[in-house]
Amino acid sequence: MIQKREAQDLPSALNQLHELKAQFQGKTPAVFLDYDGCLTPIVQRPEMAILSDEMRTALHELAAVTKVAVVSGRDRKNVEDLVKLDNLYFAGSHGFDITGPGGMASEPGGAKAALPALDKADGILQEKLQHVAGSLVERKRYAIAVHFRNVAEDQVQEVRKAVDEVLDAMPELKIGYGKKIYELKPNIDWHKGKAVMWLMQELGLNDDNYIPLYIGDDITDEDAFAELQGQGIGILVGEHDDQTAATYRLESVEEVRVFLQDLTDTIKQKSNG
Ligand SMILES: O=P(O)(O)OC[C@H]1O[C@H](O[C@H]2O[C@H](CO)[C@@H](O)[C@H](O)[C@H]2O)[C@H](O)[C@@H](O)[C@@H]1O
Repeated sequence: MIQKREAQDLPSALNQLHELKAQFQGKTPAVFLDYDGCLTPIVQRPEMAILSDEMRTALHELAAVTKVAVVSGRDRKNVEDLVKLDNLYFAGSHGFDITGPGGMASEPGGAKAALPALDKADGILQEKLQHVAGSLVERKRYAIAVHFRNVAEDQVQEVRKAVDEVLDAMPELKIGYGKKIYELKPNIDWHKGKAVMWLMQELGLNDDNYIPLYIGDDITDEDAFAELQGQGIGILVGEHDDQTAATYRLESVEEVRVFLQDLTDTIKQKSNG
């Protein structure tokens, strides 16, 4: 059974570094990272979430010593363009669309059949919401995020109504939640947690040498935290509206960067004997 706790009750990954690393049991962590709210702070609009040079350097150095994947709700190509590193793996649209070094490319969740429904839903939502000031319909290959961060509070219900109307007419799609967004996703049992386990298998990491470690900040990251309970480490950044299946926490994007740098040093020391 999945154990859940309040975010505030989790120990800090930085304050409890020694205890956290003891859980590696001599294995190397394979590192899976969310993008928004984890590698970049949450900002008013998606295109404003720019990766800092310092975080890019931390990711590049970590990927030189272990496997690193960004597992995002964003469109895969979009998050690749934001990160701009070719030694990482990228899982976009919540894990439906995966690429990696050496031309690796796969769509393991089997979402292709949902593309016509996503195209249709995108068109309907663009039209229905064009008069709702501040709303934004963000199309990803295998998901649509309907943003209401910049919508007046008394109009958010209108956004939700439009989303529900589309979903009622399209059984191929289901709703997902995030920070000030409603998401329309393929109605398939696939999520970030399954994408992480798929990558572990595909990259040959399911052995005594590697342990999965996942860092994320949002509701969709809970699928990964739940999947890793008992077989890996989940770290929540900040908090969201619900309890969490993560076992440690970090307070901010800056703490994520410091933690990643420490991981790189730890892995380097281990390989130097
Ligand atoms: O899984 P992630 O990489 O964390 O992606 C989740 C969603 O992130 C983006 O939206 C969120 O970040 C925006 C920029 O900070 C913010 O304005 C928005 O309110 C947040 O929900 C992205 O735009 C979505 O497509 C992702 O699903």
